[in-house]
Amino acid sequence: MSSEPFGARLRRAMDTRGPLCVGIDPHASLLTAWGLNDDIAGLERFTRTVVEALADRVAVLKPQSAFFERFGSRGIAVLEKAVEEARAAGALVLMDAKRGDIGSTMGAYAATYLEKDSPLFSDAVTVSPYLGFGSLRPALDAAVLSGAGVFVLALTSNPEGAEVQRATAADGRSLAQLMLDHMAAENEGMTPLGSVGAVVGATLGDAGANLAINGPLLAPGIGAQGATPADLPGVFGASVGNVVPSVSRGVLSQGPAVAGLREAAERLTDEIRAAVAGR
Ligand SMILES: O=C(O)c1cc(=O)[nH]c(=O)n1[C@@H]1O[C@H](COP(=O)(O)O)[C@@H](O)[C@H]1O
Repeated sequence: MSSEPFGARLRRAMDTRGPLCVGIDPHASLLTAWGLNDDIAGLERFTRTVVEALADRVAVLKPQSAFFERFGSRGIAVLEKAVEEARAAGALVLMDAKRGDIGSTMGAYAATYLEKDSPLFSDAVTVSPYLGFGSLRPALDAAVLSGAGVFVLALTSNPEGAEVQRATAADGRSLAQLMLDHMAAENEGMTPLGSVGAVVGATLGDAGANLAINGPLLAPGIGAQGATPADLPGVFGASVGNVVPSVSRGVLSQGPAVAGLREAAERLTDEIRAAVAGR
């Protein structure tokens, strides 16, 4: 039996909980600021607190795998538990792993994050298409089978991204637009929303690209990287209703109190809803 597609599940979560995604990025500096040690116990406590505070109210939680991988297998065990608990509390989990490799290796990444019996199975995963969009095929196919999503880097929030992503492809389109057009083809005919998302930074000012991919648009960059919810309509234009703004440090810095984390997420959700509605 096939699962309900990710795009449909995400649309519902965005409509009921609001579109905010909170990133779980246990930076060493945040552990210290929370009065925790930069060790496995600190990581475990930090992660548990964020999940407890937010998994029952935000649409998406996005653990950044690198911050867990740096502790080795014990860090991965914390990550596995967080994914399970966050999903059980009703959040969609977007694993931020930004994987990208030749197709045969991409198959192993797909088995890791997108096959239902895997310990790290997540609702969606971030991937890089800059080995060629076709290299992502094993992940795209696995996601269809398991009802999961794939978020593909298009125009990243960091200033260095432009030299690659704005470069001109052989047919005259920018590389980012080429990737966005591939995503649109994957999502064609899907309602209410396709399951292949694009990552487009909220920091860009104006995306300068056609973002009508009939899929979600993950927008990191609000808070620590300088963007605000008010920037979203300018960056995303007519596609702003499909934007999932993602904030990590801007929320996490308000811990360790559960109330502080919840207030930060609620305030951002209100600001995002107002910006999207054009108020
Ligand atoms: O895929 C991402 O989430 C991502 C893409 C991008 O273009 N820029 C970007 O900052 N991110 C991630 O989003 C998070 C941003 O964190 P803050 O700047 O603390 O909100 C980090 O986990 C980044 O790895």
